Amino acid sequence: MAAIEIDGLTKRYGDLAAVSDLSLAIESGEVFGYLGPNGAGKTTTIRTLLGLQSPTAGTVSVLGRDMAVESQRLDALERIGYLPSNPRFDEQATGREVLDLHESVKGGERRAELLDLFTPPVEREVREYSTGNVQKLGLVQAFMHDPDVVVMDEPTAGLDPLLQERFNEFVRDERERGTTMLFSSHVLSEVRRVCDRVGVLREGELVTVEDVRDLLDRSGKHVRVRVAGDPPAGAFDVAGVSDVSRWRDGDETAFSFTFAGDVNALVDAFDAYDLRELDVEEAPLEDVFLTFYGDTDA
Ligand SMILES: Nc1ncnc2c1ncn2[C@@H]1O[C@H](COP(=O)(O)OP(=O)(O)OP(=O)(O)O)[C@@H](O)[C@H]1O
Repeated sequence: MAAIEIDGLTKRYGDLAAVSDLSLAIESGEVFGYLGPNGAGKTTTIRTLLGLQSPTAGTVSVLGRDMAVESQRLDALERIGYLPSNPRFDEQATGREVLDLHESVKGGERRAELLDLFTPPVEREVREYSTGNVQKLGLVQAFMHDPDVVVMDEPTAGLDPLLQERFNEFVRDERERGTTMLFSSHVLSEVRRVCDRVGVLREGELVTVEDVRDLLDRSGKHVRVRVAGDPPAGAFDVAGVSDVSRWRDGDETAFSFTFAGDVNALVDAFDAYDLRELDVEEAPLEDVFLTFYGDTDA
């Protein structure tokens, strides 16, 4: 059984269809990245799927509970963690009081462990918190009752790079525990590190759902190689090479290209030259997603 099942979900605001006829199943234990540029409909999907606003059409079930039926929804929510975008807490309360309240409603068996990890300043009042500290408190409350499903809306917004990396590691560990996670992002490079699959949303429509691995395989590698002498422009012209640039660098020649072919063929081509430097890295997901986003700013 899928942990989250969305079927024909549409949410309209007046004339605007923020989400149109969206169907998606997220398997138990899966980490799913929900990608789209600003205004694509990510938050609308998330809020509607949690029953925080009612759909115009379609159904959502989480952990087998129909989220349109209040008793089933409440039952499901006990086992769901939620980190909204720009989480808001009682400004007058301390972080500790916020978490105490959450614990009294949903439980808090993992509170201490999560506080060690994300370290929000719990003795201070929330109104003194920086954006990053609010986000840290939000992460603790989202996971502290040990939910089976966690839905996060732009969870790394406001976190510094060190904390983003800590969050990534945490998500990988959570995945090992079998927690199902859906999180939205418009930072494409972050999803590759932690997600199994990604869904790409554009103007309220799901353009594609893909395995991250397939996406990366299809996008190929960026190769930079520097060799002695002056080989011709077609020196590494094997199947799968594209976007070749070549420039002279003293008595050496540098090439850069994208490669999505058989790596053995490329190694054979290298064999004919005296390599001085070789650099191979994943092509940025941004390149891949341009196909879906066209010329938007995503
Ligand atoms: N309450 C509302 N009333 C009217 N329009 C809304 C409302 N909430 C969202 N919208 C519109 O619906 C569309 C989708 O918005 P949504 O917030 O879901 O996008 P998003 O992908 O989460 O964007 P972002 O990355 O900027 O958070 C946008 O055009 C937005 O202006």
